[in-house]
Amino acid sequence: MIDIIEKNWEQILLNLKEEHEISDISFKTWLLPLKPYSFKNNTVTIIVPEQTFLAYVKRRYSLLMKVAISEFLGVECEIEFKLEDQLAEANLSTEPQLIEKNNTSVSPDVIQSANLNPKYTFDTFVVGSNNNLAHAAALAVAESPGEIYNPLFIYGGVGLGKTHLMHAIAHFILKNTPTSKILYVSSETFTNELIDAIRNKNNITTTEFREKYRNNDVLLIDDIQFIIGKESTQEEFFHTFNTLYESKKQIIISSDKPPKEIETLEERLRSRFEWGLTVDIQSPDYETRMAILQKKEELEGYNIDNEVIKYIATNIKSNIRELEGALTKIVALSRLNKCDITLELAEEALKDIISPGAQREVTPDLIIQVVSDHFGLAPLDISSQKRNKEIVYPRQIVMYLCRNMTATPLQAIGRYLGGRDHTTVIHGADKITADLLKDETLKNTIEILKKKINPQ
Ligand SMILES: Nc1ncnc2c1ncn2[C@@H]1O[C@H](COP(=O)(O)OP(=O)(O)OP(=O)(O)O)[C@@H](O)[C@H]1O
Repeated sequence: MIDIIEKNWEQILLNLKEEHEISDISFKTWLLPLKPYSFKNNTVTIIVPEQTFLAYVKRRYSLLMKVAISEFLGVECEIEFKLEDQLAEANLSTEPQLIEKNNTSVSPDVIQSANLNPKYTFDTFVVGSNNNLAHAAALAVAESPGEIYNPLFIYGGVGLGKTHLMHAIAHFILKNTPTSKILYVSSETFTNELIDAIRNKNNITTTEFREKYRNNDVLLIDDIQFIIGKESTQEEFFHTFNTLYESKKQIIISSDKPPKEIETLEERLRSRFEWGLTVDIQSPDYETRMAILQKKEELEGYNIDNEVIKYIATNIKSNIRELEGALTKIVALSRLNKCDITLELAEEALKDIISPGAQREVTPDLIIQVVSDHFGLAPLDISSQKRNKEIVYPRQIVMYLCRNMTATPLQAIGRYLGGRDHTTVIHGADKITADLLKDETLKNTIEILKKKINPQ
């Protein structure tokens, strides 16, 4: 009987996918890696390749699989899932064709009010050996919010995809349940709004603050390390966490370190963070870097010689934000100079970033990249001639940070910022210095930006 199952495995999986409208991403992550191993006493043993998700696959797919196989064989059978290393290797290859289904789109208003970046979805996230566990955990949470891994704690170094993955979970949930109440915030926003509420600034009261954060089906808090050390914020977050957790609402947290390594985290919060699942994202290997660059190329509609892509992937290793920034810079330079993208152009464009053996240097480019990311702008907006408030303020922050964190001369800072005069740079930086004396939330933002730019 196992022969028949093996031979028709692809079809069984596809039937199951279609019948239950399982998305491509769930299909690829959970079902494709499964392999039938044996059939004894009416029980089909199926191999699951990954320990962390054995319980999840059992819980979510046992019944569906049992029905699919029983229907296919015409006999009622039981299912058991086992880990690969508990059994001999099953030599099966399954590469079913994927079928695109279930493409309901969520309204841009909903996406905006949840604070989500429309580009950060599972579809645009490249899965590699550095992030496959985090990706699978994120998908499990997206499929069963509040049920299985609560909280989900994602940690990893700067610019490795934590925010992207968090947004992907939120998009997935909204697509399946458009009425879900979802809120994504950075811990900086949480802190700043709490400060405002306590001071009753901007007409927010503490009751409204609590309402906003506790009345959600899914709350995502990014970069939790930044609320650490602020007692009142930890206290408030502790209560927010409890309220959500007790009503089985999903909490997703990201940080640069695992809970046990965050020194100033109160014990009661640390233990709560460890109630669910903690997963990490590492730096991408060469293949993943190549795949990310190729994905970006495809999404942006670029057509770049593979040698150039290889050059970037070989030389920029630790941070995906920098990897993407390098590609953007090369494209911008070729457009500006109206020339082709060649290896020579890439070498010229990246010479400041790629200095062999050098520490990660703080450059105006890096500052522009981090600040624009932080404010949800494109780096080109910062150096553009646009004068709207949403851009002018981050641009002045860039001026301030360039003056404080680099030795770049004022004229050169002006050039990085679209050919501005050095007096404009002085004015911008001075404005931020003056505001810092009276604006606590700005102080907080600058502190966070500095840590993002220079994590040591
Ligand atoms: N696996 C991936 N596939 C495609 N793009 C990725 C991937 N990982 C990261 N990126 C891209 O890299 C950039 C930085 O990612 P992101 O902001 O999610 O990092 P982060 O870990 O949250 O950083 P930070 O610690 O600064 O908050 C984003 O543009 C994101 O889309």
